[in-house]
Amino acid sequence: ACFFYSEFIQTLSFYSKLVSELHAHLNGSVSFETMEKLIARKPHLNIKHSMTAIRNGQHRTLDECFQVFKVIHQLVDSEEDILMVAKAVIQEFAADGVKYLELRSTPREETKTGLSKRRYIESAIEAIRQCKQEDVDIEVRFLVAIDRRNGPEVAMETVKLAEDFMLSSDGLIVGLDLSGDPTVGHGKDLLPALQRAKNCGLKLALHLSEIPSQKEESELLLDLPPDRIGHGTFLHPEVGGSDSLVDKVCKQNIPIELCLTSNVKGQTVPSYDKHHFQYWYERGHPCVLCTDDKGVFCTDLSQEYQLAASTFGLSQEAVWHLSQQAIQCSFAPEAVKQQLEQKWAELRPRVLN
Ligand SMILES: CC(C)=CCNc1ncnc2c1ncn2[C@@H]1O[C@H](COP(=O)(O)O)[C@@H](O)[C@H]1O
Ligand SMILES: [Zn+2]
Repeated sequence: ACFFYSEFIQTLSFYSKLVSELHAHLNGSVSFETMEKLIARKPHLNIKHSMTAIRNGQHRTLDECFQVFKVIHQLVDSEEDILMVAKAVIQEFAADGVKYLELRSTPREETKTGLSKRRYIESAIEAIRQCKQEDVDIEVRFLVAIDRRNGPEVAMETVKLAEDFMLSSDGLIVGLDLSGDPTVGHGKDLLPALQRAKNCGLKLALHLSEIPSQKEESELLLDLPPDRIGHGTFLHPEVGGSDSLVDKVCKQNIPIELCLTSNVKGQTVPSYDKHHFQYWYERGHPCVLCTDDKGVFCTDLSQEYQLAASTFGLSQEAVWHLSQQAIQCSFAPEAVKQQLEQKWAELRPRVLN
């Protein structure tokens, strides 16, 4: 069939309205509107919006990006803030057509927030519950995040907390994330905590090889193995990774979460057409498009799908397949995956001709 490009984009935006988001950091996902509210609530901090978001065409070094999170954390530091921010983020993803969302966030030290880590997680869970009560059309699950900067003891403490919640949150907490500034700390120190999490049934989504020269760490982490990889930007030999790393990922069939805008704006990838999506997609490896930090990077998930489609010339069929594949990569229980598959199947004839 032959159709005009504008028609293509129209159709595309229609069916990219049926997507799953698997890699979204809560505090990186705060929208412009919510940020305005937070800034107005805390005028004494003297924070300007330009300090919390990286607009189109702008780039920052990785280090500068992590400074942005410090600013946002000053704005989001109470139970009330977390509840408000989490509800808004869930509603925004739903409005963008996300039907299944895995949100992740790092409970911070009580000394920094006046809020215990337990209350932090409870506030996020409360937001998920309230959205469900208000019939927001989206399934949400939560991953507790470990900031690698804080070392092995804090990591272990976080795992124990996540374990408790896994048993008491009606299945809302499904796993663990490892994130934070990749230049700080070493993954090998965190192996006991991650291993423990895995043994008790928490799923692992680990940021891996986000920067070059983490080969040794990635080898170790891939032997766990994780259930999903975040970024994996420097795993393949063409960018300084290795065949051994690629083999481990492929043999264990570990899905990769790919965040185009985040990587280009954070300058770990030089341009969209050089994004490693291409490498993994061509091999038929499970790839999931994600936003990472939709607030900080001024994007949303349908925009990421459009970007991938236009950059790599993906057909409608291919975009549909990508969006459907994400369901099986999620940490949702089988019953939820089946419901999502059914939703996709029902809409398919209306979208693809
Ligand atoms: C700098 C850059 C290009 C960011 C994108 N890549 C990232 N890499 C590693 N950790 C991240 C990234 N984006 C967000 N995070 C983690 O998520 C936190 C913010 O969300 P939250 O407070 O956990 O709710 C950050 O402090 C950081 O620990
Ligand atoms: Zn991330």
